[in-house]
Amino acid sequence: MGVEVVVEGLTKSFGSQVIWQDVSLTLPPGEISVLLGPSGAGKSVFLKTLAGLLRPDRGRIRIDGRDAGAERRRAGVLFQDGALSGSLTVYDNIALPLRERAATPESRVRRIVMDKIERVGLLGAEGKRPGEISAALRKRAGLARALVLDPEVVLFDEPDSGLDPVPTAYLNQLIVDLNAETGATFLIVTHDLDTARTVPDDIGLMAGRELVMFGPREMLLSSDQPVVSGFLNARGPDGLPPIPPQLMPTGGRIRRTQPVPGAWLAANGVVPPPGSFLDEHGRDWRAEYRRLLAP
Ligand SMILES: Nc1ncnc2c1ncn2[C@@H]1O[C@H](COP(=O)(O)OP(=O)(O)OP(=O)(O)O)[C@@H](O)[C@H]1O
Repeated sequence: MGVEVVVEGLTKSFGSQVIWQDVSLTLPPGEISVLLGPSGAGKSVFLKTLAGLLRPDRGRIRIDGRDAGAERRRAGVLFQDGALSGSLTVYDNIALPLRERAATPESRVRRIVMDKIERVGLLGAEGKRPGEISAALRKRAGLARALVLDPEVVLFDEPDSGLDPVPTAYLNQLIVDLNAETGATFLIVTHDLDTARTVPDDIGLMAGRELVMFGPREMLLSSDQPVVSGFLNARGPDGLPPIPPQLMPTGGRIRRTQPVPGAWLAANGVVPPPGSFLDEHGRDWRAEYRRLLAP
């Protein structure tokens, strides 16, 4: 199950350059949060600080009520470039965190790794090296590795970077499904507004060295706070058309009962891969979509 991540008064600088200061937020357990912001705002630095890879100047991070230092192993990270070793196969890359743990028998490693490989849609690619598969599959391999120790917190650094809109939409659907399955707490750093509109429960915006806002998705997306609306409106349509207004969430915790990404794929004429038609209640989102569009 997911755990609560509480950040209090976090400040980070490199030398005399303050990246952000006095950042406080709570990632609700088991939910998906997105951190938006312009390039260079410090989103990746924030994620790496949460992951324990960078040390903050001030402030504290608590995971499930305990100091993050001791809880670091409970977080899995999908790095922007996947951070895969080019000389290892996909299988061995994913197995790495398990093998680093003392005394995991190979039969158990195999069972866990093949389960994750299947779960992220990589069956058949396990013997290949990262250079032999597409960027989208490398992301999936990085995701499988982030999940291999069954973390309670999963941090995604720009999962959409370097991907076209269609693979991004598939990956977003997978992220939503995995969140529902694992119940882990997810934080996604991105500047992709389509991801922000469709995937999370909560959104934060980082800009001008601070966290401008953090809260329920609809609150941020409809905010008239000048920095927020300025950021949202500065982005024109890039790639696929915007999500039709009737598919936009109407409030509350939408994601698990309202399969928006699937409907969005259908709206754009994309046939999702097998197995992704049903939401967690077993409803076929395509029927839902047709109903929504019915005259
Ligand atoms: N290890 C580091 N040492 C010094 N400066 C760094 C380091 N890592 C990041 N920075 C600086 O911190 C600032 C924020 O970088 P960061 O990568 O977090 O931005 P971002 O919001 O994730 O941007 P993007 O969306 O383009 O990835 C940048 O000015 C970057 O140069």
